Amino acid sequence: MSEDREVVLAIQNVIKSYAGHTKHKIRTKALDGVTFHLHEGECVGLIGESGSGKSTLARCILLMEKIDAGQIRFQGKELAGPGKVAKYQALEGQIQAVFQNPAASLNPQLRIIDSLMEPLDSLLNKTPAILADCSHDRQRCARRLLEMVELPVQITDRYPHQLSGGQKQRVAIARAISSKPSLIVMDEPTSSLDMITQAHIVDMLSNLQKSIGFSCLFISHDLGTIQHVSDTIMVIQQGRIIDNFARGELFSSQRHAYTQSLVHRYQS
Ligand SMILES: Nc1ncnc2c1ncn2[C@@H]1O[C@H](COP(=O)(O)OP(=O)(O)OP(=O)(O)O)[C@@H](O)[C@H]1O
Repeated sequence: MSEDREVVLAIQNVIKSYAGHTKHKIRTKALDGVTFHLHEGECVGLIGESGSGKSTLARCILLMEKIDAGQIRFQGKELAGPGKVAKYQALEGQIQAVFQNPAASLNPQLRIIDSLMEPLDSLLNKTPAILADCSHDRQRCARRLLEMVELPVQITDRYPHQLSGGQKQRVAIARAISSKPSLIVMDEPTSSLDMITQAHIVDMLSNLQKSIGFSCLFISHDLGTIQHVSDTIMVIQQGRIIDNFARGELFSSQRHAYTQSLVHRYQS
């Protein structure tokens, strides 16, 4: 089905290595020829063991790291190639991110309204359609965004330390959706939260993804979460995508042996 939709993100044979710290200076190949397409409105889940390259891939897409070889294209335009990287600001909020630690992604000195409105403040007059009817009223935009992530509107004047971990992550999600991005990269967005908060936030993310229609790369260790939010699931091992399938096929006996070992560990 996704094959009929427009390709939003095209990752072609991406290689990324890091300098080694051992005496032999052997480089770590964090990404070793990663290739995949992410389509409009699609959520692709990425699973793999610790150190398999998940966050490196996220950082390369978010232009926080340069790639050594290959190409990253976004909406048909080259974002990154060897020694070449676009300016994140030039994307005008079209690629956003939600990270594992919400405390680290909110500036402790800023009131919630100011953190929340950062992307929109930098977009100046380009108010996205989801906020079109409150474009000239900053307070109203902030309240609308807070409602979308099911937070009480009274928190606009609070500081991050006055919020729970789950509330902070909801603010980070509200900020990410504020510019109506085409793509959100979510790197373990619920891992730092307790089980009940995780379940609420995963449900909310899944609903927002469908209602707003952004594409999503969702990274998680938790196979249950991945199965809940993703249309397609990719498995990464030592920097290579070794399995790629529709979400209903995660527990199939046809899966790659490595995927089956991850499933087995998850179930035991
Ligand atoms: N800045 C860096 N310098 C050197 N090596 C790095 C750096 N960042 C990542 N690596 C290495 O690259 C490999 C992939 O790391 P990465 O953080 O992408 O894995 P991951 O799958 O996200 O792991 P986790 O699930 O634990 O977050 C690892 O071997 C890691 O040690």
